[in-house]
Amino acid sequence: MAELQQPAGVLKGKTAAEIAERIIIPLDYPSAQAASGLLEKLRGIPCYMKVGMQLFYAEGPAFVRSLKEQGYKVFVDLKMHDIPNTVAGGADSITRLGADMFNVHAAGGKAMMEAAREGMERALGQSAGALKRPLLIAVTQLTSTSQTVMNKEIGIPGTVEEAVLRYASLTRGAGLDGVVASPLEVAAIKNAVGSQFVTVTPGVRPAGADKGDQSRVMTPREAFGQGTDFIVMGRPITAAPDPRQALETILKELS
Ligand SMILES: O=C(O)c1cc(=O)[nH]c(=O)n1[C@@H]1O[C@H](COP(=O)(O)O)[C@@H](O)[C@H]1O
Repeated sequence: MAELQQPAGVLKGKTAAEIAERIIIPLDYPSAQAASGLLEKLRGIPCYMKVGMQLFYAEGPAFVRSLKEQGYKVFVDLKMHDIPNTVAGGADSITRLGADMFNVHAAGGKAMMEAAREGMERALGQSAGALKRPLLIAVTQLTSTSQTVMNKEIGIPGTVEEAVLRYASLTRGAGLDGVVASPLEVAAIKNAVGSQFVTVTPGVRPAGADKGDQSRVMTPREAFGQGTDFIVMGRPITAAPDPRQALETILKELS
C-alpha cells in the first residue's frame, strides 16, 4: 500500500472521467470483433483508445473511423521509421484519418521527424479546418528494452536515461509535441525539455502485476506522480477476468 501514499501529481483535483481520459488502452486484438468486445465491457468510461499494428494491419483505417464515430479519442500507434518522404506520406494519411495522436521512432532522426510534422501540416492545411491537429510524438527507447540490451545488443552506450534524453531533445528540435518513454524517465524529460512537452508512458503495471515483456515499469500512481501526461496500460486491464472492474479499481486508486 506504500505507493498509495504518493502524490498523484498531474491528477490533483481531477474527476474520474478526466483521469480516464489520460489512460490509453491498447486494443491489441486480432480483429474488430475482439476489440469491440472490450469496448463493450468498458462502455461509458472515457479512456483514450490505441490502435496498434495488430489491429490496424488486420482491419485497416475503417476501425479507426468507427472508433471516431463512437466518440473515442484515438492514438494510431504505427511507430513509423522510414525515409523522410515515406514518413511524410504516412503522417499525411494518418492525419486525414482523424487520429488524435500518432507516433514515429525518434531513431529515424531529425529530418524524418520534421518530415512527419510537414506531412501532418500538409494534411491539416488541405482540410480547410475540418481536421483537428493531432499530437505527434516519437518513441525513444521501447519500454521492453533494458540497459543491458540497449548497450550490448543495440549498441547504444551510456544509460537508458541518457539515450532517452538525447532522443527527447532531438524530438523537441524537430518540432514534435512529445515522446513515448517509460515513466522512470518522465521527470528527467520534463526537467530537460520542458514541462509542456508531452510524455506518453507505457510500461505501467499495478503493484504485483505480471510485467510480461515490459522491462522499465512503474505503477499507475507512481507514473502520474512523476508528472506523466498519459499512461498506456493494456494487459493488466484487457487480460483481467473482469476488465471493467480492473480499470475501475485503478481509477479509484488514482482519484
Ligand atoms: O508506442 C507504444 O505505445 C509503446 C511504446 C513502448 O515503448 N512500449 C510499449 O509497450 N508500447 C505499447 O504500449 C502497449 C503496452 O501494453 P501492455 O504491456 O499490455 O500494457 C502495447 O500496445 C505496446 O505496443
